[in-house]
Amino acid sequence: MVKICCIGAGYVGGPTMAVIALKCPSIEVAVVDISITRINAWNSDQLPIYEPGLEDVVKQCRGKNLFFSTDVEKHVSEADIIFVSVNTPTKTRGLGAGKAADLTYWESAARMIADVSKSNKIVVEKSTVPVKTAEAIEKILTHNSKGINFQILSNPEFLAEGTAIQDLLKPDRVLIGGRETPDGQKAIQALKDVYAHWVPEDRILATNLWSAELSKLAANAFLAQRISSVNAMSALCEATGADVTQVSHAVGKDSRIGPKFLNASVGFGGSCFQKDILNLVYICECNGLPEVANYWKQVIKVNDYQKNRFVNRVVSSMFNTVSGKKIAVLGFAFKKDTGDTRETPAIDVCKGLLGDKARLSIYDPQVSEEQIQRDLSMNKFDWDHPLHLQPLSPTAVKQVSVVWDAYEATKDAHGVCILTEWNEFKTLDYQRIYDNMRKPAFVFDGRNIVNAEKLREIGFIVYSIGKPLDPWLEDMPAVA
Ligand SMILES: NC(=O)C1=CN([C@@H]2O[C@H](COP(=O)(O)OP(=O)(O)OC[C@H]3O[C@@H](n4cnc5c(N)ncnc54)[C@H](O)[C@@H]3O)[C@@H](O)[C@H]2O)C=CC1
Ligand SMILES: O=C(O)[C@H]1O[C@H](OP(=O)(O)OP(=O)(O)OC[C@H]2O[C@@H](n3ccc(=O)[nH]c3=O)[C@H](O)[C@@H]2O)[C@H](O)[C@@H](O)[C@@H]1O
Repeated sequence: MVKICCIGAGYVGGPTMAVIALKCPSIEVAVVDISITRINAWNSDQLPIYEPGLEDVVKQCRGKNLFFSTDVEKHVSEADIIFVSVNTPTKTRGLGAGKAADLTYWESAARMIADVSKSNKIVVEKSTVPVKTAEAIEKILTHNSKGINFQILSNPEFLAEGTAIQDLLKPDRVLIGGRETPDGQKAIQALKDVYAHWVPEDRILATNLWSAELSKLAANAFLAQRISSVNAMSALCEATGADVTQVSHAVGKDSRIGPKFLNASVGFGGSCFQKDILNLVYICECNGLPEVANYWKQVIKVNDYQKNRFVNRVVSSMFNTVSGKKIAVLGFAFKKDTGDTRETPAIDVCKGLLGDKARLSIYDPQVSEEQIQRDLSMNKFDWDHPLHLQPLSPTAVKQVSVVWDAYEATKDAHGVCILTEWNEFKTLDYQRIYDNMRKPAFVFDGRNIVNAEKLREIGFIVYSIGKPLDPWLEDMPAVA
């Protein structure tokens, strides 16, 4: 029986290995992590991450050919194929701080693999890493190899949170990079054989190591760039009376452009887009390509601009001050169908509103109060001005309450900000919400999910990203 071990039981390691176990009953899969809490949760009825369909897959395989364990060394030493799916966040101090990927966790995993291995292994980079990481890993492993043969493969993951199971079951492609030596090609084939259990052969792409590593960063940069492009257009739409939904639709009908990923929003979030673009920027700078670095940096700058623009719009619409006013925030996760708040635009928007002394009442169906308070009290690393941003003052944090119902959040509020596109926000009883709010009652739709015309008929003043302005807002000062 082939044995797989995955180091890192997070958003990628957990779902990816659960699907491998489901589709490959002949393979034993162990997912290991240093976090006891995470592993306990994976072994319980309350999984550590919320992901539609995940619970069902885990329940089918757990205890049969899928195991979650903190005994990292045992499972690593027994495995034939080791996936490394540890976190690779942006460095916050030292060389490359604010841009480069922090490979501390990766390096410590690699050293541990070298220490405990007694047989030949295929080591698979699942984490997103800078180009040429495989070379560094190879050096760590071979310098400590005691005669063991290690083959390094790059097999980046393209799943998106909220649709992870579907993405894993029907991937657009599986990418495997490896050495162009006979041993490297054999390793690629061994990993291909795993995916071939359910992925059509023409969707499994084999490349060299560096192409696979760079393709992952490139894919995220291209995706984020589409959102910044459409968000930049949304500002122009508001200034000209065009409607960004119509523009996206018309542009996306061109088969060379395509319709997906063109939804204007309050800004993209999530643990990877910003981190991976910063990483790309750093690699470009290190390779003497400042023009290329600046090109990609702009994608993040437009995203920051979009979040600021939203906050400015809220404040300027409400007579240029939100001081002491209650603002309901609907949605805190970085997108719907996940409880993940990493780099969510809600953090920046809430901090902006708190900076103007608003009182916030936040509701998200999947994010706990503890998580929201933690996110809002954390200091954000500003990659342009590392020393400029201070953590929120304790008084500002006290201006935040977290509630478990959209009606409770909006009661007596002066305004509502929709920051995550949860389906339930589309079908709320907005008449009831309006009746219980202060007047004039504002809705700022950061996801374009409500029917603005219907809400206006109720009496709301509605701002939708990139849409012709509410006549009421046209008279308000312009937003930079
Ligand atoms: N979250 C996502 O949707 C996607 C993430 N990625 C990439 O996958 C990688 C992992 O991301 P996530 O799963 O979101 O991270 P995560 O933070 O949810 O999970 C990483 C896990 O690794 C564990 N870990 C760290 N060092 C360890 C060690 N030495 N031994 C054992 N366990 C260790 C941590 O305790 C943690 O549970 C990152 O490189 C990320 O860029 C790629 C595609 C999608
Ligand atoms: O490397 C990663 O971590 C992953 O990053 C993204 O996945 P994810 O961040 O989970 O979610 P997305 O659906 O890409 O959404 C990212 C952000 O963009 C926003 N978005 C997305 C699409 C859109 O049209 N408009 C828009 O504002 C979302 O609301 C969200 O805040 C990529 O889609 C995955 O392919 C990749 O594997």
